[in-house]
Amino acid sequence: MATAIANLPQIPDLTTREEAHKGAAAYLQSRLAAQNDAADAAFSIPVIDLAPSFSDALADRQAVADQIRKACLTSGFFYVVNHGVLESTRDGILKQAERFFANLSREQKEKLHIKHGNLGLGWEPAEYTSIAGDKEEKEGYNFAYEAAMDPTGGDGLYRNLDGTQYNGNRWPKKEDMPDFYDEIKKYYGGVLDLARHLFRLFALSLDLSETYFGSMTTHPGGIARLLYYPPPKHAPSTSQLKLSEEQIGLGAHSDYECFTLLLTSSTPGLEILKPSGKWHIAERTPDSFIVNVGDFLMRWTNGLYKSTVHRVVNRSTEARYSVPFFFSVNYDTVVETLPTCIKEGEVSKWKPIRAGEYILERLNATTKDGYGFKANSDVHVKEEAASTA
Ligand SMILES: O=C(O)CCC(=O)C(=O)O
Ligand SMILES: [Fe+2]
Repeated sequence: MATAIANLPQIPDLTTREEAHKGAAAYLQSRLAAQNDAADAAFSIPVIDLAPSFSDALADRQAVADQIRKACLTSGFFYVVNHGVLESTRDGILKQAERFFANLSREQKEKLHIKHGNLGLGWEPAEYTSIAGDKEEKEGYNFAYEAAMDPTGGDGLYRNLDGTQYNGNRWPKKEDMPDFYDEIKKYYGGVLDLARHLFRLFALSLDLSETYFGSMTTHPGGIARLLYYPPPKHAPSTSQLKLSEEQIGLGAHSDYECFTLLLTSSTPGLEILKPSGKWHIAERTPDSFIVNVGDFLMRWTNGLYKSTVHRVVNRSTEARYSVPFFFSVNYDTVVETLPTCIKEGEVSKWKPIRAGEYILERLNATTKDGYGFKANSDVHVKEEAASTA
């Protein structure tokens, strides 16, 4: 089957910016246009019990890794249970999300606005960004790795998306949100531990040594978001495919990083694109995280692991909260095809890319003029005209 994925590498010498903007858009369009009804039969989102993955016996860990591989080859999505992140920690972060959006005044939020920095960190009002050009209802608060939140303490070598050492986080004032940072830190530490554990399983699933990704995740990229999806004025029914403007929470997209760990409140909303082009409404599995492969892992595995398109539509009459955590290798790592994912005679479908540079360009693509959160279009347009003249 010829798809735009197969075509991407044939576009010669794409810059990182071109690949993050045009290449990613072409991939999205190719997935949205797919109509492979037959492949829906193999599409499932399994619930994977992680308990045996904490066993001392390699065979137990490998058995879990094999289940992960199967999911990544098909839907690219799976649930994990018995993952080790405490219920109090998960409830805690969802409470902070509710508190952040309900209790902070517009003025307090404005001070944290993502427009004050170039990394997309802080408060993200609905109208400021769009992941695929739709009008979106979501409101967000984004924060990134800092060594103080890393249970290992980090290695002191953190580099942000733009290559600087500055973490860029914009925290509310302590007096405005007492305990907020402590709750975030507790949650962030929990999902970071889980992400590193999962990465060892991903390595086993790809016939690599279990510690293969260890040295690349010593100061990992990990943006997390608190997301709020208000109940729509006119809630769409589950059978309604065409959505009006105020019904899209977050537009159709694939994630950028290695994989995402998603925690949600009890209100459903995540919809996952099946090979037929129909949307699968993800059920909520109690005490689980939803895990999905991102574009990095897809390119790293030369397309073997699927980075599947998804979107959010709040079809209920209740507010929805979610907390995705996007796990990336250290942003200064160059990602290129894994040795076990390229057979003799095969070529890499993607060129090597530096993680942070690519993710920053994907984030920039969500802003109005595509030039970033702090963008001043006139200046950027002139810069581009000068550089292409
Ligand atoms: O809110 C959700 O359930 C999913 C969010 C998501 O897909 C994202 O932020 O990339
Ligand atoms: Fe996503």
